[in-house]
Amino acid sequence: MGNLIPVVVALGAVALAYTLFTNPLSKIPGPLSARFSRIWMVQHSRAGDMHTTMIELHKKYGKLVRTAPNEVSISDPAAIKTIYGAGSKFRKSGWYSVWQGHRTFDLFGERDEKVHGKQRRLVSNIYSLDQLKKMEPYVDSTLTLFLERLGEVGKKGAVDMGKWAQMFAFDVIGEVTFSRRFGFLAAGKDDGSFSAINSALHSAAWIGQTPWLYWLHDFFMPYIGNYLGVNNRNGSLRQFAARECDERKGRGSDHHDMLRALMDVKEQKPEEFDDNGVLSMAASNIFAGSDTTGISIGAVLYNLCKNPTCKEKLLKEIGEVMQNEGLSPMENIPFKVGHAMPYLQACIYEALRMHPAVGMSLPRVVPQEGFEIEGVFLPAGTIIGANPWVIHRQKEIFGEDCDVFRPERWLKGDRSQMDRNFFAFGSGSRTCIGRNLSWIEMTKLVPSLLMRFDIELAHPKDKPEQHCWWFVKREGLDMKLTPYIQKIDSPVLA
Ligand code: HEM
Repeated sequence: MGNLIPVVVALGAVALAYTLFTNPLSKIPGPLSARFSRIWMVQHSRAGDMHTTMIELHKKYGKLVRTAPNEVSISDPAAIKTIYGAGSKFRKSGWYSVWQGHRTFDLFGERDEKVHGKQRRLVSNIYSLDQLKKMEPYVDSTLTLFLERLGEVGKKGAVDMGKWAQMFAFDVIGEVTFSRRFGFLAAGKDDGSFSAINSALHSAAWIGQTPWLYWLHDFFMPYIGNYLGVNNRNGSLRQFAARECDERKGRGSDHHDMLRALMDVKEQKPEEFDDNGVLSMAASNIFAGSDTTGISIGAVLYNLCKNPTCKEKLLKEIGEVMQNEGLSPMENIPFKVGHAMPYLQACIYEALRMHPAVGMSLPRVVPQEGFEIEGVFLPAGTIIGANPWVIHRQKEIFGEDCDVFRPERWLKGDRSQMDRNFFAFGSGSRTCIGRNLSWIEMTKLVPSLLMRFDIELAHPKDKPEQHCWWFVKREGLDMKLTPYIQKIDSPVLA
């Protein structure tokens, strides 16, 4: 035993010397502990502060930050095209395997670009703007219920807008996908799914940093149970999706919802798209499309409340549009009308720039030939990624005042650079497939809500708490709602 100690010490010294001096990543600055193990990543992913921590680290160290022995975070917008652009050879890292699990059809988690490309082509038309515009009546019916319910609960006191926006987004997804809401708005609460999803997100965020742990846990799960909680995403909402798919198989449908469109693809291409594919897409609508949209709606409303001048400007635009279009405050704004409102659109872009729903790096693997960036050669297999929160705070792209909410930046001058680097929905071949749906929802909800109610933060001096477990959620977004009908000085009714 005594003879082993010097051997272990010597091996340790060699490993340390390699990590500190010879490893090609040793030139890249970053937190000291991140050079030796992935514990730094695990700690911050668990703590839920990755979005703000990475902004600070890039301010301190520059365009490259080493976040683990073989992982680098980048803030260089020029590299985004190479890493994420169409035809990129940088595939998704093992982090995503934790989300994919054993599913063979999983657009978000699939790491083989060829398989992904084939699968995405099967369904992409369903998510095109032209197809999704046909879903507007489904969004409208849920929006009408949302506004009615806010009128009722708003009378009793402050409304947790983060939670109500989340319930709206879930019910819309239920309606457009299955022609059936989850019933959260009607009940004024969820069925326990939100905390199950939160716990799945929390565990996946950090376990994804050590995927081997997930697969070990997966192997032992029949004996130890779902100890890490990652698979909680297979809870009541996935069962809801599975039940709806099963029922639909039996009876078909005259509803032109997304499930019907997915089943049409299955009928046309049964070899490539089977029942698993249908369920996977229907369930991913729920998991990828609800929290994200709820968070983004919350971000628009929060920033408008925090910046009353912007809110007034938007109200003026809404008032003019209502007059020109002959709309009553009791109607919902049609998407076509909202889409043509420049200030509204600028407010949505700016809120998603300030608060992108995803707050962690979108990790990719350096391909066989390696990758040179900022004079450093990254060997094949290095994990590299950009965090939307970091990219959106780049002064050379978004301006010196990029820490401030200023929708006007999207309206004046050439915005092509900002558009190219708008990273809230990712980029390239793996960009968000549901972006159009969430844009329809936001474009309709924000002005329709502001036409009916004056909104204010209930506790303007408090900073709402945020935690980043992949998604960055704001807690306690309490707002006071005053129906305009009670206000004689309403800017929209003036
Ligand atoms: C404001 C709302 C939304 C935001 C901010 C958002 C954000 C994102 C981001 C950042 C990605 C890229 C992830 C990566 O590269 O790792 C992504 C992918 C994805 N999103 Fe969204 N999303 C939103 C709404 C939706 C909706 C409404 C749906 C479905 C109805 C959806 C379904 C998906 C799917 C399936 C993927 C994987 C796409 C692929 O790899 O081919 N998302 N989303």
